[in-house]
Amino acid sequence: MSLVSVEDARGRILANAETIEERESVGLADATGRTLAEDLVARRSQPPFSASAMDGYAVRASDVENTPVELTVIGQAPAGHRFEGAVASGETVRIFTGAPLPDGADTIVIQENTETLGPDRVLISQGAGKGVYVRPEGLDFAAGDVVLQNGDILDAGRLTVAASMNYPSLTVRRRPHVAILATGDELVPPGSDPNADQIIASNGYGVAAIAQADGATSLDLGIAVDTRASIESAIDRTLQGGADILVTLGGASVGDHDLVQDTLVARGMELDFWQIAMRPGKPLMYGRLDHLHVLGFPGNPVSSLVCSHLFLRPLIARLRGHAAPDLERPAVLGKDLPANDRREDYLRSKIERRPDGDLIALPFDRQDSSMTRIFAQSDCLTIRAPFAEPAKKGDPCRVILLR
Ligand SMILES: Nc1nc2c(c(=O)[nH]1)N[C@H]1C(S)=C(S)[C@@H](COP(=O)(O)OP(=O)(O)OC[C@H]3O[C@@H](n4cnc5c(N)ncnc54)[C@H](O)[C@@H]3O)O[C@H]1N2
Ligand code: MOO
Repeated sequence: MSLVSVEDARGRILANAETIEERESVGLADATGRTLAEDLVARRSQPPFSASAMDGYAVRASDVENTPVELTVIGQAPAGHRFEGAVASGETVRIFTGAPLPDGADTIVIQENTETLGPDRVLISQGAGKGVYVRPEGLDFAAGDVVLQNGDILDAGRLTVAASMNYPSLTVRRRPHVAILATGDELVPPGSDPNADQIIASNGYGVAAIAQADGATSLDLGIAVDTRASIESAIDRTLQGGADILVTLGGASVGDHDLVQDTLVARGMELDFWQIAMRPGKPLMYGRLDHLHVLGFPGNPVSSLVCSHLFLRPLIARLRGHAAPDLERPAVLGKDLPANDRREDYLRSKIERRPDGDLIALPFDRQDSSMTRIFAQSDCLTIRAPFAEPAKKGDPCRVILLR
């Protein structure tokens, strides 16, 4: 049986994935990580006036060419309070950082280079060239400048500049919505009192965390038992809930109780592919049900988490209009590895950083796809190509960073 390669699988998932163009308005405090859906034009200049960059005295540079020199202090200008008069020759205004430069003055002498002689007299001990410590109006940006672009992801710097441009809220793209359905008669939610044959459903929490960290929302559809009716009811809820992506967990393999694919196809899903040359994650399924992208992940917890990194994350990025996150890094094997078979292997591994900066990948000895504890201890996945030859400690390799 031929299995789809990891690269082909990703290509097919992304082939028809369109950027979500719907927009919404969010307050700045809730906009972290969102994608700007408009060019952002400065509504004012910053600073909106020529401003002092230091605490000191606003002077005329020509008055302080030869120092020491005494000047008359005619007033003061704290931040937020402009001095209303003008500075004439022989005069100065006591000024503080952020205050508007008074008319007539063109330079700031920092207070460390002055000595107070009386309530209205100051000695300038060291002069300053014209314009020193003056921030000209519009130094940061000028009204009308296009400072941020449609498609920018809102991070600390971009949120700060948006606030300075006087935007209390921003128009952003709607987040992709990911609905997550666990399937299996054996599953009960965390905190339950399971019977002797049951286990705790865990995968969905990790998949949701991965989706949320990449800017999607997640909707927990709960647990469907292994009947068509139960899975159908969850599909109905997904379609009503307006999800963009449905992730199913489990029921993806070849067993008599693996009903997810058949039920989805009976409901109109167009199956794109099923089963890929990958370990863990072989039974991966992908299809479209109207606008919905359906990712059928294997039930083994590690398989579904690895599939989330390799397939869900690029799909979310594409729906957000971004490039897929580039998580692969060059590393060096910290131990010998045997030859690989036809499935591309993603080995749960620790990472050590050598003093020269090289990353050393140390795959765990046991790689069973049910082992959540080892996944939780892993820093990366070490990639082994299909049919890779035996590898030696010290050989170069590629890893996907998990944290
Ligand atoms: N004859 C074959 N059997 C299997 C094959 C195969 O090719 N031929 N593939 C194996 C591989 S590889 C995987 S991976 C699994 C995937 O099977 P399913 O996707 O059908 O998953 P389930 O059987 O439903 O569950 C597998 C395992 O994971 C546990 N599980 C399921 N859901 C959850 C959850 N939400 N939280 C925690 N644990 C979960 C479930 O109890 C099972 O132990 O198939 C192999 N079989
Ligand atoms: O592909 Mo399964 O995910 O090896 O355990």
